[in-house]
Amino acid sequence: MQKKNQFSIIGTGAVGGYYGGLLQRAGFDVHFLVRSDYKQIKTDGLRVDSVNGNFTLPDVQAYNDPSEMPTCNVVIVALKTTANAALKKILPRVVGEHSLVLTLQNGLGGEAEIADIVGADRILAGLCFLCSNKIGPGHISHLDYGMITLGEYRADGEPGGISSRLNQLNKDLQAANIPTQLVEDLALARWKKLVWNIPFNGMSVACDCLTDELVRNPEKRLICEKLMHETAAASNAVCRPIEPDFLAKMIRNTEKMKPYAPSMKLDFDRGNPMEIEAIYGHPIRAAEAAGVNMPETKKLYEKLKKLNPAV
Ligand SMILES: NC(=O)C1=CN([C@@H]2O[C@H](COP(=O)(O)OP(=O)(O)OC[C@H]3O[C@@H](n4cnc5c(N)ncnc54)[C@H](OP(=O)(O)O)[C@@H]3O)[C@@H](O)[C@H]2O)C=CC1
Ligand SMILES: CC(C)(CO)C(=O)C(=O)O
Repeated sequence: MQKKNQFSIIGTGAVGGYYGGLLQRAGFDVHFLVRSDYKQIKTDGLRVDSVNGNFTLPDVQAYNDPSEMPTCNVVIVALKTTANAALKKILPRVVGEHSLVLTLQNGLGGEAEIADIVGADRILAGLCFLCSNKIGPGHISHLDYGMITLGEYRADGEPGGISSRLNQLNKDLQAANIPTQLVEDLALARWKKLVWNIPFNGMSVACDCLTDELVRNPEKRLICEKLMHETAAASNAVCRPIEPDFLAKMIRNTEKMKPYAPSMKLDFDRGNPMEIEAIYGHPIRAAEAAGVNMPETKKLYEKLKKLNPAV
């Protein structure tokens, strides 16, 4: 029988705490790297309030020093991209010869940063369609959704296909009740997610509103649609085309969503740094390198940089 994968969670926040918690609940051996709430989690464990049912894990294997963590088969990166400078110290201590690294971060550029530290051939990515927040020390609130779209990373941006290691990881996540889907073309999946994140994350901050207002108000909706079209054109140039009806589908889905504060709006409202480079800077630069300008996106990028709290 195949040995069960062992997981380390780098960043026990909304995403790492939620998915890591589900993996531990399902019986996997999970090791959590924790920062500000280390003492609390060491003593009281993790609490997850979830639309799918609340649970607590009174005993979790928590660490505040990565060099004390075991090298696990799967290392899950769940820091905000704004904290990625820390990965240079963390990853060499937790990634072993045979470890895979699964990054669950938003936006573009994260895999390349990780590849510079641990090599490209061990990297998988998961795009999370999840609404989760860390609301207190060791306390996660999962509000909605949860699907992870999983793919193989390739440094040349070509489709990585569905490998056996991706299938194995998929089985483990599903065994933990995590909904997943596999994609052959991770780069295209990232651009498709940006078709939503580029308009709605930044516009919710710039206009200080939730998603419902962005699709209801004709002027704001028009800007969102322009941003979506620019993102699709960039995908076409940098990567591969996005099917034509996808943009309209994203608008329709957003119309049906409960009024929602995207992660960037939550960060802004809390005075935390926003993931502006991952969601705007990298895509704009990738598009420019492929000969495509994103003028509306650039305008929003410049506005967001001014609004970003000094760190
Ligand atoms: N939340 C969501 O629903 C979704 C999030 N995402 C993406 O997932 C990624 C993670 O976001 P999210 O979980 O929301 O962010 P959170 O801020 O909730 O979690 C990040 C965690 O990383 C910890 N951390 C930061 N630096 C270090 C460090 N040097 N050592 C150890 N721990 C550290 C933070 O610790 P501390 O608690 O001390 O600050 C925090 O708990 C982002 O890229 C985000 O865009 C994508 C889709 C949905
Ligand atoms: C898709 C969504 C809205 C939640 O997963 C997101 O990516 C975000 O809030 O940044």
